[in-house]
Amino acid sequence: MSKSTPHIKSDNIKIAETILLPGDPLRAKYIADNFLENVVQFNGVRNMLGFTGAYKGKEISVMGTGMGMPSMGIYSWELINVFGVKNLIRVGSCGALQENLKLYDVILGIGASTNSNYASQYELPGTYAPTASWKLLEKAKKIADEKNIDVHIGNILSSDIFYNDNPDAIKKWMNMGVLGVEMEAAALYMNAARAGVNALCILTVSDNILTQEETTPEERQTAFTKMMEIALELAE
Ligand SMILES: O=P(O)(O)O[C@H]1O[C@H](CO)[C@@H](O)[C@H]1O
Ligand SMILES: O=c1cc[nH]c(=O)[nH]1
Repeated sequence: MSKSTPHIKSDNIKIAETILLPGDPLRAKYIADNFLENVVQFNGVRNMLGFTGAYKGKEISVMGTGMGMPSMGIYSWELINVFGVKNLIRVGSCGALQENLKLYDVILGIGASTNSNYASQYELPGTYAPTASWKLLEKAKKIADEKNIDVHIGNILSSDIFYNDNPDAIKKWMNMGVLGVEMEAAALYMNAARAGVNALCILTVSDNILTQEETTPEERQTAFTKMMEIALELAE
């Protein structure tokens, strides 16, 4: 029987156990068009494009998640709990929060701090620390080393706010050594942890909040190849 949810209608097309998740659905299409073989589109609901294909002979899927934790929360929950996805790798852009980070540098998010209330649903008697799966993180670092790609590994910030009214808020996260700001990883890490599956967030620096350098929307869609090459090699 064909599985479907309010947001993913796969029409019997298989979603692989390993999936790459860019925020931008056009980045998902770019990855499918340029890196995968035997590609079939499994989702088009709300134009949140999703594809399954093969990378170096291994089955892998790629799908957009939209922006922000509510959107990531929906798609990753459905992929895990309805479609049985086991390895979820976000491939996103971020704003760098440390001066040593340059445009196009790659970050592996070992933990995702957040200003979101997403964890409140679990009614934990304390503060939860959303983290990447060691299995994926360790493998990603090995792949990066083999490809001679430098990666920064550390804490990232998943923020609910892109345009913050308080200019000092981000400085407090910088003071804690947080490497970059994006908007989805914490929800992904929590959904994966709750279901006992694996997640990792790989980011490419698209702008630096301190130096004001930035990339163009076209570059954000296509020019993040180092991150994509690491993520694609995670297919099992
Ligand atoms: O490039 P993506 O994956 O969309 O990620 C970042 O870009 C968007 C903001 O411009 C947010 O989704 C943020 O997390
Ligand atoms: O969430 C994001 C993504 C890219 N750059 C930012 O400053 N914030």
